[in-house]
Amino acid sequence: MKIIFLDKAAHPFLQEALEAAGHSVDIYSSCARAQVLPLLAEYDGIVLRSRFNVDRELLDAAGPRLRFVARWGVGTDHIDLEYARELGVTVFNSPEGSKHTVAEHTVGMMLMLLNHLGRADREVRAGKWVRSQNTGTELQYLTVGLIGYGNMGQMTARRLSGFGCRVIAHDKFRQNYGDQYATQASLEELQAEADVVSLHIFLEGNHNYVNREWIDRFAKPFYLINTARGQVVNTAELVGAMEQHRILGAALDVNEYEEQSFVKLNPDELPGPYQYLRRSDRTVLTPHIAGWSYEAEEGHARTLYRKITEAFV
Ligand SMILES: NC(=O)c1ccc[n+]([C@@H]2O[C@H](COP(=O)([O-])OP(=O)(O)OC[C@H]3O[C@@H](n4cnc5c(N)ncnc54)[C@H](O)[C@@H]3O)[C@@H](O)[C@H]2O)c1
Ligand SMILES: O=C(O)[C@H](O)COP(=O)(O)O
Repeated sequence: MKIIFLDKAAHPFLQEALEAAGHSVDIYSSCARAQVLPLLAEYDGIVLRSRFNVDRELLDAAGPRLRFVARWGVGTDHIDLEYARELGVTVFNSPEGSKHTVAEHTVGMMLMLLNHLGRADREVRAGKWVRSQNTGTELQYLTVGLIGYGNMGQMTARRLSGFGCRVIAHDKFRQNYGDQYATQASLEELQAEADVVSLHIFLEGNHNYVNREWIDRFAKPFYLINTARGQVVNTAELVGAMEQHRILGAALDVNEYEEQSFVKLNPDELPGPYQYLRRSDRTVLTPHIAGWSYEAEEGHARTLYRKITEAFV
């Protein structure tokens, strides 16, 4: 097969293994989309992270030779899955690669929020020695509610099991998913009991999932963690709820204003709610790195190699 990489592979295994198996690999990791589109028709497979949307235009440009799109990573919200299916193009992703690091990042964010680690660090660096206002809250006495109990939710529950907290999970599309790490819960039960809520749902059908009405259905003020997708949370409504202490703190690896070109945006020009998140000492913000670890890159490479070769050899 002839395979084109549209993103730089962060681990060499996939390219090396494909070539060793007799396939050819071309790397176009820095070309603009307009330059790449005319090349696609001569390839059987595309490997990419999220540099380009795999939309109708791109799939049509690739044409009938294309057999697969391998998403190096997890989220497929930038891929027109339905059109790919229609065309008979198989789409692979590799949650096996990053599920451990996402879970660790999630738990890390919880610990940061509950123990004010970000703020305390900033204060000490600024020469302040504030102790009583930085008193922590122990995870072991809390109920953590996971929303979405797929790869990331399940791994997070496992990591939490050592902390002694109660873990409940709500998943809208799964049945009988409770296990030794988390108790299955309805959304209503989770909203009645959770002290910490961590989002692990995909974007499709979940734009604005966290909105003011949803937040107000919680019995107690809670901490929110989002490592899923930024547009799952309505930031303005999150900020409103934080101002009224309905949400005690928020740890966001992803945010609503994030775009593929986020690095090109001027953060100072983003809307007011984003500026609130930047200013608040009750937030922890990371630049969409929950799924990024050295180990995850190798995991993505090995997972995709297995999936591609199982399907096409
Ligand atoms: N921040 C990062 O770096 C990073 C890394 C990897 C994945 N992610 C995100 O995490 C998401 C989850 O990944 P995954 O591999 O666990 O996906 P998954 O498909 O295995 O699990 C998602 C689960 O959410 C459930 N779900 C969907 N909508 C729901 C809703 N409204 N209410 C309750 N449950 C719902 C689904 O039934 C599914 O079981 C990805 O789609 C991606 O957006 C982020
Ligand atoms: O879905 C994922 O794998 C993560 O969100 C990382 O996405 P990226 O590979 O597009 O940075």
